[in-house]
Amino acid sequence: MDVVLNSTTEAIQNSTTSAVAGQQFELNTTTLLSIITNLSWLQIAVAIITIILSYDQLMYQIRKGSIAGPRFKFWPIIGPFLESLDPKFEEYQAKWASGPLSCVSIFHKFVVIASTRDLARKVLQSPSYVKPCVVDVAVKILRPTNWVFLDGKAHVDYRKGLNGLFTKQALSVYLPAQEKIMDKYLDKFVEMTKEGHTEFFPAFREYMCAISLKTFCGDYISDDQIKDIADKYYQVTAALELVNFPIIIPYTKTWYGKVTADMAMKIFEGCAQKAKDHVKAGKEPTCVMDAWVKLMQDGDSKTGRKAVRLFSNKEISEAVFTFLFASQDASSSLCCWIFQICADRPDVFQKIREEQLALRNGDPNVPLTTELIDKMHYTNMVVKETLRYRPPVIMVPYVVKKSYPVSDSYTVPKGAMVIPTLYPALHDPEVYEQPEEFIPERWEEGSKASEAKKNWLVFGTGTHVCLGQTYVMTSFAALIGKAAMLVDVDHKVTPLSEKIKVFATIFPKDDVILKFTKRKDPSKV
Ligand code: HEM
Repeated sequence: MDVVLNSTTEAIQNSTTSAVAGQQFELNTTTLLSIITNLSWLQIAVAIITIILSYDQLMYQIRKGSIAGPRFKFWPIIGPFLESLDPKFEEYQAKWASGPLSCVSIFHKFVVIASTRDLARKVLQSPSYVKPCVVDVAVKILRPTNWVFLDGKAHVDYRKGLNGLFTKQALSVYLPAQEKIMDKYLDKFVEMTKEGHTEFFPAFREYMCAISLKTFCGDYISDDQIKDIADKYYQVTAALELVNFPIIIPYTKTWYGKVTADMAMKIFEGCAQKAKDHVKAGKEPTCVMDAWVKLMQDGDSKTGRKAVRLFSNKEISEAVFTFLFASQDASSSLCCWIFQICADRPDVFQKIREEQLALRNGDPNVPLTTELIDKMHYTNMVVKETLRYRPPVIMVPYVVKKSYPVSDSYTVPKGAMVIPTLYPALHDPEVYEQPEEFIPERWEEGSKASEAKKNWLVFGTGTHVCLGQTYVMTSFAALIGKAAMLVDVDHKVTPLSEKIKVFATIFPKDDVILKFTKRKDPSKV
């Protein structure tokens, strides 16, 4: 490197002796060329690497400005890439604690993390500056024509056409089919653990996939197709992790993800046609696809929204795949935590059971309705507290469309990623006393927690707020309520049970080791 610097200095000194500007330029160029041609390949390589490294460090310093973050990029260029391949919850927590705004730079990507409630809300509610960040490969897997990539007015307009699919009224249509799946899987969980405890992470993921697909596609999807998608869906999650190779190379993670997504969308296309035939025949909707086709055809009498064109089977299949994609990981996370929490707290499970039987006058076979679920006061508080205590989505990555003055003293540069974090707001001791304790009663009406609407960021906020939030609350109150009446759940606690694993969303690190036993008399509390 010294050789390079010395020859460059020499060249500069030589060039200043020339009197005429034009001649000087010519001389400089000639000298520079002669220096370069006299350099060895090694010297050129060292010079290029030095320039790239200096540029990377300099850009990091400029973008970082005054916010928290490492003084220098310790690992040049790649930054903390290796750590991000195996993200640790404790490292995220340390980052959030380091300042309201903090940063990292991975390869040349600059990432700003907004950790306070107000900054997180501000980012989520600034659609003119930011839009949801999708990894490059997501466009290939979910397809470029997919509605999730719409922005601004186009997104808002499309969303309006979907909102009607997940209202309470719509959910009441899907409940009978959902209840069958709940019964089937509770039996399956008992059967699976006849011989003893087992890890439930895969079983809960399968259950969530099955219930979502039955809700979205009704009887148009077969059990074998559900099983096929459920078995392979984790490949889509792995392919769409934030840090992944952007080019799809055969037999890599992203390739397997795309193969699974294509297979699922092909199945959904067939289901969409069956839904169209069903609605055309004048029959009542039974699943999301039916309800959507009917909305496209007839419009929404409740909101006054007019009929739009009938979307193609391919368009419907792509959108339904995004429902699965948005719901699968977060719902599986909630499922793991709620069963672990209830098994560890028999008093909580017992109270749910008492409420469920009281509401059904002691008859556990009374079918689910949305009115019944609305009355499940304590059970609903348990679902809400589980979501606060272990929020499945801890951060939502957004990308900055134009320079974004996120605070008085800091502007996020265009092209950077900005990540609002949801977890700190949900563990804020100002609002939730003893935030690390699981206390369903904190959600009683009029309480500090129930009034602090701004802290409730479990489902995000703003134009991209979760489409399925009512669906989540309703279907989980229904599930844990039925489970309390029909089964006993025993949790094998390990040192890792309360440790958090990050795999897109969060899970107990030991994968939840449970045993389900059928209750002898479900009508008894
Ligand atoms: C426990 C379960 C769930 C959690 C915690 C959750 C959370 C979230 C969060 C945090 C966002 C981002 C919001 C934002 O950017 O402000 C989101 C978006 C979304 N969620 Fe959920 N979600 C869950 C389940 C579901 C389900 C079951 C569905 C579908 C039926 C769904 C559909 C969506 C969709 C479509 C979006 C994107 C909306 C848009 O871009 O307009 N989610 N969800």
